[in-house]
Amino acid sequence: MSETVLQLKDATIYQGESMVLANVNFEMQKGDFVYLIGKTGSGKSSFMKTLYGDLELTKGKGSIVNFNLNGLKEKDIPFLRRKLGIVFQDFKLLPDRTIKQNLAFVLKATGWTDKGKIALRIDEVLDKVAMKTKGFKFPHELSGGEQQRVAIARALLNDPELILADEPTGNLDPQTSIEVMELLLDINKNGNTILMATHDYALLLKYPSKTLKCDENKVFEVVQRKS
Ligand SMILES: Nc1ncnc2c1ncn2[C@@H]1O[C@H](COP(=O)(O)OP(=O)(O)OP(=O)(O)O)[C@@H](O)[C@H]1O
Repeated sequence: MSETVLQLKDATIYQGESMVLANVNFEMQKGDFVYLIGKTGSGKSSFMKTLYGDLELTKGKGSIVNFNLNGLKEKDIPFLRRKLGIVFQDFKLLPDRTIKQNLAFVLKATGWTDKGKIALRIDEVLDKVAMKTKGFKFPHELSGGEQQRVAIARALLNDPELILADEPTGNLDPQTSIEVMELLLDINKNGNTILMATHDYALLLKYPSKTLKCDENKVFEVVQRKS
């Protein structure tokens, strides 16, 4: 039986007073891999921000991983984010700590206290992204692709029900983008649900999947044509 992890009904997304996307209707099921595309300024990041509670949903309905986006309270946002894994273009690793310390920081902030369990979980997620041997390094000692792998490991720490990746390959060269993309697809094959905003059409062509497009304040599904 399919399980809905995200549902938007006639959702309108605003940045301040200005309307970015109108009447969005969209559903994601557990296990899906969905691209969100659209040119610069078309609203991809605003869409993502609404999903992780950074922008308020004031018009239309929305629910994500069993949280109601309507009237979401400030105090609920950390709990929502615990069920989401969020990956950004610029990695957002803490520069003054090693990779393991970065990951431990997140686990401690989300209620983990047992040192043994923390160490084990960190090893598990670093293993998933093939970075187990680099845990002692600082972010600046890693390449962009490696930093993004660590950011993906960080997103996996709390077994998220949905991963939101906003331009995860935006700062990477084409070959590294492919490697990171293959990692995300691997994670998806292992059962994780992923929504990925991108403007990298080469990836879309190479790895076709369900695709949503933001254009002229609307979001619609596009059908990829085989070339
Ligand atoms: N913090 C903000 N305050 C006001 N308007 C904003 C803010 N952030 C974005 N916008 C506006 O909202 C619209 C959508 O921007 P958004 O960043 O969601 O687009 P995007 O598709 O993610 O673009 P990009 O690919 O460049 O990241 C744009 O017109 C932008 O100028």
